[in-house]
Amino acid sequence: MAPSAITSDTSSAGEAAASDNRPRILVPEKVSAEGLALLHKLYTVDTRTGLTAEDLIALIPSYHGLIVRSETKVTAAVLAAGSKLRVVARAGVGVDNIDVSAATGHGIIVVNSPSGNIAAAAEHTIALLLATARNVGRADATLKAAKWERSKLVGIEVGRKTLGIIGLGKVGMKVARMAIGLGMKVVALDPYASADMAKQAGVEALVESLADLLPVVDFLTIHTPLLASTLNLLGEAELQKMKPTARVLNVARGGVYNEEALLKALDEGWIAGAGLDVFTAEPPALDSAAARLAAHPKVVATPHLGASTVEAQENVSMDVCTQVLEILRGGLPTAAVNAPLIMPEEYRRLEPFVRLIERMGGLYTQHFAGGRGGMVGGRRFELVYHGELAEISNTRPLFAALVKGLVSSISDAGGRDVNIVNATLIARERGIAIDEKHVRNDGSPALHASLVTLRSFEPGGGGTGHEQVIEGYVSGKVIFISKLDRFAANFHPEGVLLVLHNYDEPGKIGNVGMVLGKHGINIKFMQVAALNREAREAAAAAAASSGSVVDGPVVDTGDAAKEALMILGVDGDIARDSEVVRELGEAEGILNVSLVRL
Ligand SMILES: NC(=O)C1=CN([C@@H]2O[C@H](COP(=O)(O)OP(=O)(O)OC[C@H]3O[C@@H](n4cnc5c(N)ncnc54)[C@H](O)[C@@H]3O)[C@@H](O)[C@H]2O)C=CC1
Ligand SMILES: O=C(O)C(=O)COP(=O)(O)O
Repeated sequence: MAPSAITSDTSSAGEAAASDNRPRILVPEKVSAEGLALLHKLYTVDTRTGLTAEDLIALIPSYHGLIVRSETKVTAAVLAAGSKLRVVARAGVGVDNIDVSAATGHGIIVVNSPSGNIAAAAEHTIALLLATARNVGRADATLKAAKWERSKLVGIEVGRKTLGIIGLGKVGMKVARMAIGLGMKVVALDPYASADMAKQAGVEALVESLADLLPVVDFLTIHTPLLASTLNLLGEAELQKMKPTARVLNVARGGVYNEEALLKALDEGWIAGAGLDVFTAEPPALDSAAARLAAHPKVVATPHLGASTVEAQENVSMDVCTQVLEILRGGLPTAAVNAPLIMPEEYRRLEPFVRLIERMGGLYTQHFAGGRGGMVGGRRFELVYHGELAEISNTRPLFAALVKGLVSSISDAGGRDVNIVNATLIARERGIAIDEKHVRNDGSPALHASLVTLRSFEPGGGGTGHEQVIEGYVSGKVIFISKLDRFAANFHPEGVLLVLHNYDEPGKIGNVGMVLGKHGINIKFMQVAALNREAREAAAAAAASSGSVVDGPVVDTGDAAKEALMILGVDGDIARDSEVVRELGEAEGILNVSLVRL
């Protein structure tokens, strides 16, 4: 179907901006304005509700981000059609409506809000618990139909009753605390839950099987995700084990209770009632088991309202929009479903190294490979983490930063930004191989608490060919390059840099200053990086034996030990093929010039 059938509530600002070339974000469901406001400044945000599956596939190719709740099915076909898509954000917890593995395959980050709506979901569970205990739904419906049926609507109290919780995660634990507050006894089943945490929350027992749980509970509530292992977890056999007075609740996902079995259990009196917020199809298809459950007199039903509070919607919207903002401008997500979780503390620690390594990659491509992608693709790199950094096990952001730095200055980068999910894919596509090494303590005196070394080898050289090295460190939050090839440096890798390989002789600085001055280029900083100790010794040894050749772009030094790098930070931009770069390259004693934009 053509997208003309779309009912759109796009804001006029969004429509106006649709023609611009800023990244675009599609929001096919009602997502709270608080978070979306963060995105309007940088991106075009189109809120378009009422899309069919076909509409979504037709629209998605022009979007970089997609923000959904539980109604939109983000299928493999949608993800395949999303050629520009970099992030799918779930403004909520459950991601069972998103094909996460297909997203990973396409290098698309999936993020969610792991806890923005859990209080709302837990409170709604308690609302259904009390509503099923006191027949609130039927009482309201009959009274609205002008019937006064007090004697038919006698309920039960929840105090001193036993609540069984399957899935003692974030929502389950909150429900446990609230139920204990209502005077209930709580027993739980969750093979992955911590017995200590359960005990601290006041849970009386963490049982090991459904058989231990089902016969003893007066109320049962489920708070697991919908997984292959939780689909139809409660079928006929299980429901038959329950007390005939028991009531069951579902604020997790339709399908955890088998709906046909639940209907039978209610009809045949195996259990007394149910409080249901979620169904296998939403809204339930006419005459389906889900629809019959919703209409059942022993059921209190709500249309997936667990997260529908003003507060929860603000929370989840802020959570996911903050992440979309970060991801689309190259930052890291805080709750990526298909990438390792980065704790805030770990994030703070890694952030300067992410910047450093990205710049090291950029420096490599532009200094050693002259900005030519062909010289980066097919290369083997070694990224070595020394000292404290070697203790970090989740190095995915650092790996991604290197890939990003290496490819970002290459013009045919494919229009896709590199992120922690697609980095491996992009590296593989370009034939870039990266080995990560952790060197905790190599015995040498450490100048810096953490140091990163990037080494590259000629393709197919098996590490024996010419080796190019960049080394960097972080001091405070400031990043520095301490080694560039055979030269000991100490500069801040930022902005436009001219790296001149020259003979370290008097007059060089003046000549370079004159050329730049002639072209009106202002020098922000200048640094001369001399050969490091090993290189000086190697050069001296080489000179002593043959008096001539040294590795690299230098052909014949005559006096290799006098080589140096002059690193200049300049104001404004300079083209790689500009007159000034040509003149610098031709200046006396200059062996090579590279222009680096970081
Ligand atoms: N109705 C609504 O509007 C809302 C529904 N939810 C749903 O609630 C569910 C739980 O959310 P959270 O507590 O945030 O997730 P969570 O990940 O914190 O907790 C899930 C728990 O289930 C446990 N679990 C997994 N498989 C199990 C099994 N076979 N048996 C027993 N326990 C098992 C896990 O160990 C974990 O402790 C999700 O399905 C989510 O989508 C969440 C928010 C709102
Ligand atoms: O967060 C969840 O898992 C929910 O089920 C909430 O769904 P919703 O965002 O209200 O469609």
